[in-house]
Amino acid sequence: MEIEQATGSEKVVVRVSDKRGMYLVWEDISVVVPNFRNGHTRRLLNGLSGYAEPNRIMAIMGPSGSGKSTLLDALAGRLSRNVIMSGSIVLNGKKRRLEYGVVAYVTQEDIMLGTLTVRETIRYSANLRLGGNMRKEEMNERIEGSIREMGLEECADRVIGNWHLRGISGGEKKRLSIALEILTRPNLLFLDEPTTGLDSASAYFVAQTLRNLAHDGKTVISSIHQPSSEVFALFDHLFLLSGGQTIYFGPATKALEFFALAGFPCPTRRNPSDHFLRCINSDFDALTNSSSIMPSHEGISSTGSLSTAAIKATLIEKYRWSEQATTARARIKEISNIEGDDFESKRKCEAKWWKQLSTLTHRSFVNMSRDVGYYWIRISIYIALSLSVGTIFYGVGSSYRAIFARGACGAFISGFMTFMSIGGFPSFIEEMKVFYKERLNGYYGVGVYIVSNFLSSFPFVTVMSIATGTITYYMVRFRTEFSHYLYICLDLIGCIAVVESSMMIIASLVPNFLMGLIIGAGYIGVMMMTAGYFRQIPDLPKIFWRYPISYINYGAWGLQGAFKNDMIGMEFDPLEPGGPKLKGEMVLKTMLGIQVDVSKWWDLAVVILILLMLRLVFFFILKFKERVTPFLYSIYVNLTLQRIKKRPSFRKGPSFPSLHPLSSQESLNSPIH
Ligand SMILES: Nc1ncnc2c1ncn2[C@@H]1O[C@H](COP(=O)(O)OP(=O)(O)OP(=O)(O)O)[C@@H](O)[C@H]1O
Repeated sequence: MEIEQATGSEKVVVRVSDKRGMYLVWEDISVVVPNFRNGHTRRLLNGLSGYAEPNRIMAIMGPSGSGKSTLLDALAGRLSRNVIMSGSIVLNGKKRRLEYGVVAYVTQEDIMLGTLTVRETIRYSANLRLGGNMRKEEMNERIEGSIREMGLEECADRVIGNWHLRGISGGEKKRLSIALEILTRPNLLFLDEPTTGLDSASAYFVAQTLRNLAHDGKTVISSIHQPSSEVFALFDHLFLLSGGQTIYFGPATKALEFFALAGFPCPTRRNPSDHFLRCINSDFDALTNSSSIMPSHEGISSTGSLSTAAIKATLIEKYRWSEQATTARARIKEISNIEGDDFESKRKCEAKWWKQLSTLTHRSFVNMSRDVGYYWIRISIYIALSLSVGTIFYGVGSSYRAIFARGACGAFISGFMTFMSIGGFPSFIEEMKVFYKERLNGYYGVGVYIVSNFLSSFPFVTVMSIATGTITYYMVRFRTEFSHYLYICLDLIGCIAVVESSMMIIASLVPNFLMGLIIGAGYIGVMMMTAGYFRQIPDLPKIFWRYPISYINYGAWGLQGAFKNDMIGMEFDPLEPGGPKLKGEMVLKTMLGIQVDVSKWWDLAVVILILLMLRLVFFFILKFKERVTPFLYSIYVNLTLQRIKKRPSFRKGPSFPSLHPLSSQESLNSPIH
């Protein structure tokens, strides 16, 4: 280790060139929800400072709503877009902004594809994220090592499970989430309540594993709600929050001492985390009844009750001037000057684009083939409906009445069957969540995803279309030539693929399942209404519905092509017996409002064009979200900060006076997210 001391200046630079690890310092972090309408700006975090270092595991604790997740998100660069953060974050000696998805972060929600097994999930993730030059044996060792490390051997070949599939337990899911994050051996790991919902044994196992990771040179920061004494004892550092303010920050072992000095000694045999939360929540009865403690502070009323605000204020104030705060300040100053590894280099361990493409396509294909909702239920319904259509319109013939029957049958097949694609929506939402979580970085990331998504779904769309096309064609007996049968199948493939693409776009914009489903159903409904089934296209109101909706509507082109395929070259019986036969072309023009001067193959080509356009739109949406949104957001942050920092109500003191060269006023002026 090389230590540089620049005499004559305040700066002490400690180079840790022979040491891997992440030294994270945050100073005077405030997070607010701006509200310009009634002028009240809500403060979620208030001037928090602290540090995290390698070989240590830190717990962020506090009552529900105290800001644990917000602090974790602020440090990991994952704050939602409606909040503004100010303050300074220094990582390995460099003031920097962590971007969404850059650091290893285990979310509260376990986002995975439920149809895959534990081992498959880890393997696909390793193929996507580990360097292309890693040898196969090395990668296998890394995968099996992660399984062992997280104690997942027993469930390695069991499926994860989803809404229709009973899979691994909650604790195993959580351990799998952690295993996925530690695959790349990150030196900095964030976890949002990893033990929530687990039984005490599972919680202990998870916490113990995190401790082992930390003591292997990693920096681990985890929010945790109310750990048991055993779990609490595994943490090295504690950051205790209440209402977005620091109640305590320092060694976990010294927290009880601090509370005792502040007038709230913990009774023997009480779980320390319970005690802290009871104090903060002013669970006064519980506090006094079980411990016979009557804290001696201002804020105790004549009846002996102690207000929540008084206890919090006391603790905050006591901490501000405590020995732990002094030590923390000194350590923050020290760590701010430690220059360690360049964090950026940790991101460059990704597979090549072709490896990503083949892995994603394969994974998506396997997922869809096992997904009851996406494929099996849908194909069953397609077959059942095709058989129904086939029997209802069996041998439709060429009588005068058959003209209307053919129209209704064609409309049902291309309209309703494509509508059924909505059944794949849960699967699309799941896919998008995994995509956003994985964040395939690199120039090709989004493109690779779009192409793989298309390639993997194409075989299923084709099978479903061929099944529908074959049953209906042979039962209804529209025509006898093979080219007509081929057209029906291709038309269905095109229309179903378009609907799936539209659904993917909706899933990327509206990640909420129910909302997305309603919007998806509405979209298909409008497309059906303007496709010519219910009202002929020439009769549609010109503004909006005819131009442009009917022109960008896949359904209109799909149905038009299907009608041409069915009727051109046909002859139908006249209305009155003995009259001349009715030519199919004439029926199309006069009864269905369809022009016949353009070939049906052009109609199919337009459907394919719409499909390609939608895939392009999907690409731009994902790219926009990846690139432009953060940029626009940083402009918004700057402007908002300029406005709110003028308000006296916004500036409040940090949890302890900043000793970092960057003063709190400077840090407020320098948004980092
Ligand atoms: N993006 C946001 N916009 C508005 N308010 C928010 C936002 N994020 C968090 N909050 C609010 O900030 C407060 C702290 O939320 P946070 O999720 O950080 O609490 P927590 O301590 O993690 O709670 P829990 O233990 O229940 O998960 C809550 O009142 C929450 O409603």
